[in-house]
Order: sequence, then C-alpha cells, then structure tokens
Amino acid sequence: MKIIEVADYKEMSRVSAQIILEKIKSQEHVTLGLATGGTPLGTYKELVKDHEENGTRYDHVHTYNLDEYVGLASSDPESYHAYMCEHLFHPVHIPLDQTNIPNGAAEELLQECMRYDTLIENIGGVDLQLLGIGQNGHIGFNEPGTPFSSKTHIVDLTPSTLEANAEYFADRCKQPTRALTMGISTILQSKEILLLASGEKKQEALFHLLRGEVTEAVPASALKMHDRVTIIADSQALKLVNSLGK
Ligand SMILES: N[C@@H]1[C@@H](O)[C@H](O)[C@@H](COP(=O)(O)O)O[C@@H]1O
Repeated sequence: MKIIEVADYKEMSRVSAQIILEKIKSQEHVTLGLATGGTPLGTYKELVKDHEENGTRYDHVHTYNLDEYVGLASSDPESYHAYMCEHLFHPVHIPLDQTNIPNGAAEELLQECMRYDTLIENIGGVDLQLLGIGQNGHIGFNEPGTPFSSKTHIVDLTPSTLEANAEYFADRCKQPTRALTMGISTILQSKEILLLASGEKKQEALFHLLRGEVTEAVPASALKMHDRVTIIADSQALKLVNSLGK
C-alpha cells in the first residue's frame, strides 16, 4: 500500500481530487466508485472547483456508489442519492443516467443487491474506488466481522456507526438502522483504490489497518490483499501510527 501523508483535510482533498482528475483526463471511458460521509466532501468541492474553472467534462464518466440507507427514497434529502446530487453530480454535470447508487427504497432488497452486484461484475470492477474509513475500521458499510467474500448485501448498522453518522440526521428517530452496501469482494474488484482518512477520530482505525493483521474484525484490512491501494491520510489520522508503529 502506498501511503501519502498530508498536513490536513484541505491538502488530503486537493491531492485526492488531483488523482481522480488524472484518471478522468487520461481515459476515454472511466468508471469511478464513490463514497459519502464527511471525508470525501472536500474532494468533491475540489472537483467542482476544477469543473467551474477549467471546464473538465464528465460525459465519459460512469459512477457507482458504495452504499445507501434502507428505506430512504432517492428524493429524501438525507439519502446518499441526495448527497451525491448536491455535492457532485449536479455541479459537475454528470449525466444522471451514468450514475449508480443502490436503491435503498427497493421493494425487494435482496434482488436489488444482486442487480447492483451484477452491474459491477459486468464492468469488471470500477477503475478507481474512493473510500473513507469508519472509526471501527469499516469500509462502505461493511461492519467488523463481515466476510471478505461478501458481495452487495443488506447490513444492520452497529451502534458505533449509527452514533458516528447521527450528525447527518436532523431527527435521530428517523435515522435508518439498515443499509445496502457493496461487499468487501465487490470493493476488491476495483482496479485501483484510494482511501482517505482525516482527523484524530480515525487514528485507531488507521493503526489497525496499517500495523495490524489482515482480519475480518477490521474490514479495511482486506485492502492489504489488493495490490493497488493508495492511502491519503493527514497527520492527525496518522498520529498513533507515527507514535507507536514505526
Ligand atoms: N457509509 C459511510 C462510509 O462510506 C464512510 O467512509 C464512513 C466514514 O464517515 P466520515 O467520512 O463521515 O467519517 O461513514 C459511513 O459509514
């Protein structure tokens, strides 16, 4: 794994946007795996800024998001659909029929998982997958203990993940407790992976990922089985690694 240590969130966002832009500009057809949460927001801001200033086009870009909450329709302002439209899809003018997000409001959730997995298998995995990391080491919504062989599936979110994401819900009673997520093996199909981590809250997860063993107890540790992973982390997120791990 290649580790790029940066000073702070701003630099992490700039560097990751640069890597994504290089991919967008160097290929005639690009498939991007996208993440939500607070971590990639700065990266999306940089992409929007670049689009406005340099006119980078997204006609040849197809996107596949990691996850979505069960029970939230795409029109729900707290859904990951709405998040993606607001922060990236609308401002950079990606044709919406080229964007894919699991449908958390599907009547048949198992069928929806299979449909989503087939989409990704048919393209042979995305070209570049952007990832954040949960405080408990989760990627997408693959909680600790998820088999590395997992495909897109329905997940019951752990109390710590619910707590960590509570700030995104105006009314905590309406926070969904289940989600659909790409599985670990779905994520590992990606040709290249870019994991972002910023802030002290991520230092233990990064320590387990970088210094611990490969174990299903730390979902992100599966990334060690992939040969093209880059981690961009700021010094706060690397604090424990740098103080204990050398
Ligand atoms: N499903 C998302 C993950 O994809 C994300 O990586 C994680 C970290 O969130 P944040 O970036 O807000 O710390 O939160 C959620 O669980």
